[in-house]
Amino acid sequence: MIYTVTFNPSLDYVIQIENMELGRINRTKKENIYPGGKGNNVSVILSNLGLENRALGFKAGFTGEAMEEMLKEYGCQTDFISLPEGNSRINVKIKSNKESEINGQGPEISKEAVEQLYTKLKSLTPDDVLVLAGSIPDTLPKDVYEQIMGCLTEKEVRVVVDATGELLKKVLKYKPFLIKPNQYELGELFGVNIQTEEEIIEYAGKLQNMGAVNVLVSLAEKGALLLSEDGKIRKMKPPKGRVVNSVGAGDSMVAGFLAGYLNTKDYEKALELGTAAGSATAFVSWLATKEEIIGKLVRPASEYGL
Ligand SMILES: Nc1ncnc2c1ncn2[C@@H]1O[C@H](COP(=O)(O)OP(=O)(O)OP(=O)(O)O)[C@@H](O)[C@H]1O
Ligand SMILES: O=P(O)(O)OC[C@@]1(O)O[C@H](CO)[C@@H](O)[C@@H]1O
Repeated sequence: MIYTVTFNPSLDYVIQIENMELGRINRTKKENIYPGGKGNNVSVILSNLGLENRALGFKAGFTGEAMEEMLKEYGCQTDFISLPEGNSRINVKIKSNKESEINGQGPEISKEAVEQLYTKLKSLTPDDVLVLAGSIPDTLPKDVYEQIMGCLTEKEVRVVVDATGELLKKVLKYKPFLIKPNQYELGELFGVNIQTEEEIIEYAGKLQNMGAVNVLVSLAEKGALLLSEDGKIRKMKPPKGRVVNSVGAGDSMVAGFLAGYLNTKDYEKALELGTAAGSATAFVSWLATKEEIIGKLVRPASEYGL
């Protein structure tokens, strides 16, 4: 089973505004509400691709209930811990002349609630995969992903971490199966501004030396670069298309890569499916469907176990 954990999930309120102007009443042309948060998005894409998964994390209030119900409608299994106060956040995604986002703070998560999550994770086995994705609320310590991985070392669960800064750096010693920084996040980890392919390879290599088994660097319209455990460096250009929405492209890439790897055990195909899923999402209004992802693949879908 694949488990995703989203500490601070959301409802994503996606609105289209013709010419957004600050300091004015702006009226939308279109609006939609989706279940959001990085782990949840990974779950939705995994479900779209036919992989069984369970979304874990914390929910609060009516927004939390709606978020969980929507995830179920997408075919995800869910097992969120209910928080006694507050509401899961509503993140606003504005599509106008530019894309802008307003992400909420989210409810407070107590130590007891985090303990409840640990208890759930203790039942994982080496056959399971755990995806830790997204930011954590300010009220939690920056080592919470590290603590989770520390508890799981004996279990030999494969763990995917899609996070930034200290949250990511601190887990490397536990040898995460996959990490997926984007170009900016990779530079941020080392306090440098990465420009060239040589620099991407150099710094992704440092992350491998620090413990990451596979490092997938997403490069938006330039595709992605993978340093895999077999010592190979692979590059993948994205398919051509018009970008409609970049929210969730990175999460789709993580899910596509995981699906490709679990279905084929082939890193080349994992990278291809990851890139196809990322781009397919970027080219449509929200997370891509299986058909939309298949439409971006370089080989027949059956070669990826789809
Ligand atoms: N403009 C684009 N054109 C084509 N493909 C894209 C574009 N933007 C994103 N993608 C696809 O999605 C993948 C992930 O995108 P990106 O590098 O922007 O991840 P990210 O920064 O984690 O994204 P986000 O945080 O917005 O979800 C890319 O590797 C690529 O395959
Ligand atoms: O505030 P975080 O946890 O960094 O990001 C949350 C978020 O922006 O990430 C997803 C897209 O990747 C959205 O569904 C969600 O609203």
